[in-house]
Amino acid sequence: MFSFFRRKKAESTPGEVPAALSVETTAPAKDPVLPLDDLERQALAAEPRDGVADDSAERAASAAPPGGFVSRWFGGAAAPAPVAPPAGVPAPPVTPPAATEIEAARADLAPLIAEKDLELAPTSDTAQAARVGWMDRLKTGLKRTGSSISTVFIGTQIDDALYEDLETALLMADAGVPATEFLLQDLKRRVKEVRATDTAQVKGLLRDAVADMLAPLERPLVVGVYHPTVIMVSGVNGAGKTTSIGKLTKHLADAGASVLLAAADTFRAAAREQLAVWADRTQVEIITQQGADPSAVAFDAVGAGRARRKDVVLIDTAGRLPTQKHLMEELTKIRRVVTKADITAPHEVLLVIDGNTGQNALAQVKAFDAAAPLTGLIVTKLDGTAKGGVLCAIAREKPVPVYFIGVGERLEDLQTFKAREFAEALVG
Ligand SMILES: Nc1nc2c(ncn2[C@@H]2O[C@H](COP(=O)(O)OP(=O)(O)OP(=O)(O)O)[C@@H](O)[C@H]2O)c(=O)[nH]1
Repeated sequence: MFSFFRRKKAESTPGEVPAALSVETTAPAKDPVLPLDDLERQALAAEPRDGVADDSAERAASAAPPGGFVSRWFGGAAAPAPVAPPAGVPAPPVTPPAATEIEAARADLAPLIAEKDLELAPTSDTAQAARVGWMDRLKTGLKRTGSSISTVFIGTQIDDALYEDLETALLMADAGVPATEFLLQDLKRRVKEVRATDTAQVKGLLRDAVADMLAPLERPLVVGVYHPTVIMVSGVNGAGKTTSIGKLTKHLADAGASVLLAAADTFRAAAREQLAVWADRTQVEIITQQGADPSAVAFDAVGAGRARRKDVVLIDTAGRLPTQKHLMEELTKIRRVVTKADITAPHEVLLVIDGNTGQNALAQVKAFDAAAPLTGLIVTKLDGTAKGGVLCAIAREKPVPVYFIGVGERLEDLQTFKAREFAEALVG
C-alpha cells in the first residue's frame, strides 16, 4: 500500500480543498533523456551547496524509533522548506516529530488525501491472477526443495518430533535461528493456550504466529508529504532495482503522481538504457548523465524535481555488493549529496532484495542500512523461491518495513506486502 497525499497549492486558501487536485499531468517523454535546462542550472547554482551540516548520523538515530518500524518522518503539514541554508550558516537541526505531531499532520492533510489511501491492489484480472500465482509459486518452491513446512503437519501427533521437523523446515526456508526459535516457542505457547489436539490446528496457529511476526513489516509507503518525495533505491547487482522502479513508477503515475526518474547508475550504459525504457513505457521524464558522478546526477535530479514540481523523484543506483567498500561509501555519499540538494531528503531509502537470496538478504539489509539508513524494502522474485522464510529473519533481527514484493517481470507484478497472505503462502 502507499498513501499519496496531493500537493497543496500555494495559492489555496488555508483549509480549502482544491476542487481540481494540483498534481501535474506527466508529459509524454518524447525524448526520455532530459538534461537540466539553463534556467534550472542557474537556479541550482544560486543555491549554496556548502555549509550544510551532515546530520545523517542524527537522522539515522532519530529515524529508528523504538521497534524500528516507523520508516519515515514528517515535517508536519508545514514541511521544512527544501532549500539548503546560506553558505557558512549551519543547517538547522532536523528533528523528527513526535508520534502526536505526525498524527496532527495527517489530520491536517486529511482533506487533501487523494481518494483515500491508495493501495497497490490488483486492478485487473491479470494482476489478480499474478497475485494468486505468486502464492502458488511460493508454495511450489517450498515443496520442490523438500523443505515444505506444510508437509510437517501431515501426521496426527503433536509431539517433540513434530516440533523438530518444523524446526528443520523453518531453517530450510531460511528463517534463521533466532526467528525459528522464537516461532517454535510462540507456537508451543499458542498450542498450550488453546489446548490444540490435532496438527491441522497447530498449522493454523503457526500461520498466526508467522503473520504476527511479520505484521510490523507491513507498512505503507507514503509519498506527497514532501515535494518532491525523494526515494533512493539501492541493492546488489541484479536484485531487481530497475525493474521495481519501473513497476513503482507505473503505480505512482496511475495514481496521478508526477514522477522523475534519475539514472544514478552512471557506469553501465545498459542500466541507463533500461531505466529509459521504463521511463518511456510509463511516460515519465528521466535525468541521465553518462559517465557523471552518481551523486551529481542525484543532486541534479532533486533540483530538477523541485524546479519541475514533480511529486516523486526516484533515484536508481548502481548494483553493489556489501563487500565492495568503496561502492558502499559511494552510496553514503549519494545520500549525503541528496540531503544537500534538499535538506529533508532523501525521504525514503529503499533496498531491493532478491527473495531467492535467503539468509544473505539479512546480511544485505544490515550492510546497506549501515551505508545509508534504510526506510523500506522491496523483496523481488518471490514468484519462484524456496527461501521466503528470510522475511521472518528480517522481522526478528533487522526489522525494516517491506513496502512491496515482486512476483514477476511484468509491470503489474509489484504487490503490496501483506503479512497474513505471506504467512499463508509460507506455511501452506
Ligand atoms: N521472476 C522475477 N524476475 C524479476 C523480478 N524483478 C526483477 N526481475 C528480473 O531480474 C532481472 C534483474 O532485474 P533488474 O531490474 O535489471 O535488476 P537491477 O538490480 O536493476 O540490476 P543491476 O542494475 O545490474 O544491479 C531482470 O531479468 C528482471 O526482469 C521479479 O519479481 N520476479
